[in-house]
Amino acid sequence: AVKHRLWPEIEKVTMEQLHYARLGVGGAGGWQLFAEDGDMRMYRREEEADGLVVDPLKACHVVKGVTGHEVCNIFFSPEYRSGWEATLEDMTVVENISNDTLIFLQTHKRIWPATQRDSLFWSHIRRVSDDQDPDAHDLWIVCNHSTELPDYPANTGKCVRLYLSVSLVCQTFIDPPKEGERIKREDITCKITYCSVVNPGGWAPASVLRAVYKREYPKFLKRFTSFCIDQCKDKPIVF
Ligand SMILES: O=S(=O)(CCO)c1ccc(-c2ccc(C3CCCC3)c([C@@H]3C[C@@H]3c3ccccn3)c2)cc1
Repeated sequence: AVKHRLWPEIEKVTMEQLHYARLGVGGAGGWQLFAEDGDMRMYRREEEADGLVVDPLKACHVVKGVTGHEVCNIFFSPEYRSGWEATLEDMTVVENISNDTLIFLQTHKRIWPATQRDSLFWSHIRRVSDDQDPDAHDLWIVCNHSTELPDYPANTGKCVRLYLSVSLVCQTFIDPPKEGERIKREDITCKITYCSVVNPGGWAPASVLRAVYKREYPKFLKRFTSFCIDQCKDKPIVF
């Protein structure tokens, strides 16, 4: 099948995001822990791009009872989004590139005193076999990366267009069940790494943005992972 015009970018960004997600948060990377809740650790780096706060964020979480495939599938699929994305006012799939790649147009709820934002991004889901450790379980990744489309120009309506590059990388670990027993959900653990760089687009006060990030990101990841557990708990396991 002929590859889509965006395919080279999707391939490049997805692999870069996978590499970036695997980098640790220790050492001289400048990551500072800013939120902790149970097994969830959230780190950020304070960075500005032409006076705008674009603090990279990296969150590491460990969730029992769901697989990386199930978690990435929920994060990717439009039909689940209203169930876990509390900051969404509107969401449209504007292009169906393939069964693993969509383009979303989203309007985010206004967060006072910042102007309301919208985002236009491609979203790609992929299973990655771990080349370094073949008997480790597969990784799943979803990448959301801002893009431009002539039919949806930025900053023409009431919203300021924000630019994002986000990845959700999940790895599944299975405690071997007793001889001859089937794997149960309590034998499954999913290690989640969520990375995001959000450029808010138009001006927003640094202090306000940092306060929004500090408040919203922990809520966002907890709400998302709880939704995944609820969605999957009574369903057959999808590896
Ligand atoms: O992971 S995703 O791809 C899931 C698809 O929806 C994604 C997550 C978050 C955003 C996002 C959009 C707007 C804003 C701000 C910027 C100025 C005023 C609103 C924020 C700030 C960081 C705070 C925030 C963090 C988490 C959740 C909501 N709010 C984040 C976009 C996409």
